[in-house]
Amino acid sequence: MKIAVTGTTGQVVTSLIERGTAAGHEVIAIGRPDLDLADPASVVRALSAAAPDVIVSAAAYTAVDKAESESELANAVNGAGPGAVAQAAKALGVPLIHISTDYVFDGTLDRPYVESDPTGPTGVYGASKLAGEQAVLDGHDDSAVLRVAWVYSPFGGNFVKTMLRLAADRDELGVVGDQVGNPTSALAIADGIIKVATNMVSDSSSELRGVFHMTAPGEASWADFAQAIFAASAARGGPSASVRPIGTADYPTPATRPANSRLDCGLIARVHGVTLPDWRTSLDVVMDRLQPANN
Ligand SMILES: NC(=O)C1=CN([C@@H]2O[C@H](COP(=O)(O)OP(=O)(O)OC[C@H]3O[C@@H](n4cnc5c(N)ncnc54)[C@H](O)[C@@H]3O)[C@@H](O)[C@H]2O)C=CC1
Repeated sequence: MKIAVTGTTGQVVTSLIERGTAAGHEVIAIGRPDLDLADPASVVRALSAAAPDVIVSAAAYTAVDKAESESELANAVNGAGPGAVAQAAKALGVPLIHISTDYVFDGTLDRPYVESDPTGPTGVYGASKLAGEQAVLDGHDDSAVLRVAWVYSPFGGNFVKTMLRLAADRDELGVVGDQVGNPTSALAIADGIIKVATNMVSDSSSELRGVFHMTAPGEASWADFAQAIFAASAARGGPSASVRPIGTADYPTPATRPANSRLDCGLIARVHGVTLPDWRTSLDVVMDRLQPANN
């Protein structure tokens, strides 16, 4: 398969290049300046020139807090941008896989969210991503929106790397304990994307299209996640700190985050045969990459 992916440096993009290439696919990563999601014409032009079998829309404005003061840019990149990607996929007549987020929900439900639950983003980033989902679904029937969450990887900036950096010179860290979600490795996300892409390229049935939740099984609070990171790090001779769970109210941020970010992934398991590895298993894989010298 020839896979075109938006972005060149993100966690999911880099993981898709690695996992896709290893699986024998050609992965063409296209980002700024050739493809700028804030410039729809550049999106259509760059994707058309790549002539792929499938398009993966993984690039996004991901600065959740900064989005509160840059709503125009966030909406252009995350809302209108994916609409241009859908336009390109439609013109090429190829399937589109668009990556979205748990932050489309308000987090007040007391169980994991299913795809049909009402959305209700609590911040600019979530609202912009929801607009992007809609633009994709309205723009191109041959699309799958995959909602992922709490993404970490050996690449780019993420929670795992932040915790390891802070533990290098702190013995104790206060970490939010009252938000729960599904920590998910971008490498596992890449494998899931490749399976969904393979299914969509070979089978045009409508049940393979639409919105799907795709996160790792098992749930954690940020404090639980931090504890697991430090246990894994200590086992590899790396830095660790003791974790003091704190409340969201004790860690104010510009953007409000959902208290319950858990996503039910039953649909993608049934329809696409995709079940990601448990989050603790994937965390070990990433920790082996981040701390290879200590293995
Ligand atoms: N990081 C996370 O915890 C979560 C991420 N997601 C979604 O997963 C997807 C992938 O996220 P990550 O890989 O973690 O993001 P990332 O922040 O690591 O990478 C984002 C990529 O988008 C590119 N980009 C930003 N603005 C652009 C523009 N105007 N034109 C072209 N490219 C642009 C960046 O250069 C970078 O390559 C995104 O759609 C994001 O919204 C969903 C839930 C959680």
